[in-house]
Amino acid sequence: MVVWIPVTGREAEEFLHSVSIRNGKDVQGASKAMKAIEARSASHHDEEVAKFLVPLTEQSTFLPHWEYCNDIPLMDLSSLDHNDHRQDATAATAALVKAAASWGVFQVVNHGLPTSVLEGAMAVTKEFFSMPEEEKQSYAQDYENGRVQGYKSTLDAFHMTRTLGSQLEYILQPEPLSIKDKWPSTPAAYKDVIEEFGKGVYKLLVRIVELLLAGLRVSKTSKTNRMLKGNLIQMLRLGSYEPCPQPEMVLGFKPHLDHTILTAMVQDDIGGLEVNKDGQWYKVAPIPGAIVIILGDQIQTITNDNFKAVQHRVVLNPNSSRNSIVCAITPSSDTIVSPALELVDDVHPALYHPYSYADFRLATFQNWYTGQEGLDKFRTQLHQGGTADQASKSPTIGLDSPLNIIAAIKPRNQNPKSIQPHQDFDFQTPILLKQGTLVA
Ligand SMILES: O=C(O)CCC(=O)C(=O)O
Ligand SMILES: [Fe+2]
Repeated sequence: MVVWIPVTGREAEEFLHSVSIRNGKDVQGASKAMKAIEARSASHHDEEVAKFLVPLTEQSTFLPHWEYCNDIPLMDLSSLDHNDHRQDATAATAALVKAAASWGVFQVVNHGLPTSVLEGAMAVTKEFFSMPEEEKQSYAQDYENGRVQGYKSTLDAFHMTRTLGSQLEYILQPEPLSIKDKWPSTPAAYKDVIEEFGKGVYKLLVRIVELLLAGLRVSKTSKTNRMLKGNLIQMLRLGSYEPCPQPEMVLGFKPHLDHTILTAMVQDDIGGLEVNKDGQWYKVAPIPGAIVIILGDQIQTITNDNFKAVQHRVVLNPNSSRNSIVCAITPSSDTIVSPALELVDDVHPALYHPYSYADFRLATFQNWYTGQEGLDKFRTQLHQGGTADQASKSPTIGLDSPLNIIAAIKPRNQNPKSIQPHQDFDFQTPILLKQGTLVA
C-alpha cells in the first residue's frame, strides 16, 4: 500500500519558502522544514491534508545522482540532409524506429541545430530565470482566466501540480495562438535566440515524425501525413528547478506522459530527467549539444501502439539549480487523431477510436494527476480489458483524486467566473483546478 506523507498547506508554504524560492539558497532552512514535515507526518491524521510529497514507497526509486543510464539510445543524425526531406534516409530511419520502439526516448546529435543555437537558448533561459521575481511576474500566466501562457512561479506550480519547478511557457506557432506579450523583452537577445531555436526544433521534430512513420511504412502521401501537415502547434516550456536538500521527497516534475506527438528537450549539465522503462527509472545523461526526444501520447495513437509514449519525471538536485528547454509539437485542437490506416488490418485492429485533440485534452486532464495513461479513454472496446489491468499498475504520483487537490489549493479568487477552455487550450500544461472548475 502506498503511504502518503500528509502536509498542511501552511507547512507546504513554509517548506517552499525555506527552499528559498523567492530569496536565495537557504539550504539549512529547507532541511529544518523537511524535518518539521516529517515529524508532523508521523501522526497521519491531519484532516486538511495536502497529499503531495513523493510516497514513501517510491522514495526508494531514487538513484544516486551520478548513475546515468548508458543504454538510452544516442542517435547521430549527420547522415541526414537536414534541408532535404526528399532524401532517402533508410539507415537513420531504421535506427530511429528501433530507439523509439524500445525506449520511447532517445537523444540526437548532429541534428541540424548548431551548438551555438542550443547554448544561446540555454543562456537566455538562465538569464530570464535569474531576474528578480517581480520582473518575471510581469509575464505571469493569467490562469485565473484560464490562460496558461506565460510565467508560472515555483509557488504557483506547486499549488497546481505539487512539484517544484518554475516555468515560462507559451505557444510558438502558429502565430495567432501565441500571446506575444508573454514573450520576455529581457534579456534583449531573448526573442531572436528563442525564435531561431524554435524554428530549428520544429524542423527537426517534423523530420523525425516523418522518418518514424516512414519506418513503419506509412507513406508520405498517406492520410496521416496529410492530417499532420499544416495542423501542428508548437509549444515551448522553459524550466527552472531550485536545489532541494532532500530530493527524494519532492519532485521537480511529477511522473507523466506528454500529450504531444513528440517533445524535444535540452537540459543543462545538472541532469535530472528520468524515464520509466518496464517499471524502472533511468537517468537521462546530459550530453552537450544533444537534444532529448520524448514520444508523446499522440504518436502512440497514430502508430497504433507500435510506439509508446514514455513516462518521465524530473528529480531535483541537492546542490545545484537546473534549467531545461522543452519544445514540442501537438496536433491542433480540431485535428482528428486516429491510427494510421497503413497500420491497421484484420490482424492489427485499430486500438483507438478517432478523437479530436481537443476532446483528448478535455477527457484526459484528470489523468495528469493520477499518472494513468490518458489514452485509455480512447481505446476501442476490444482492447479495454487489458487496459484496465495496465492502468491499475501504472505508477501514481501521490494525488489520488483531483478533489483532494481542489481542497488543498488555497482559493486565489473568491469569486471565480465560470472558466471555459481557452485558445491556449492546446498547450500541454497541467490543468489547473480551482474550486471545482477545471481549466485547460
Ligand atoms: O524539464 C524537463 O527535463 C522535462 C519537463 C517535462 O517533462 C515537460 O515539460 O513535459
Ligand atoms: Fe514531459
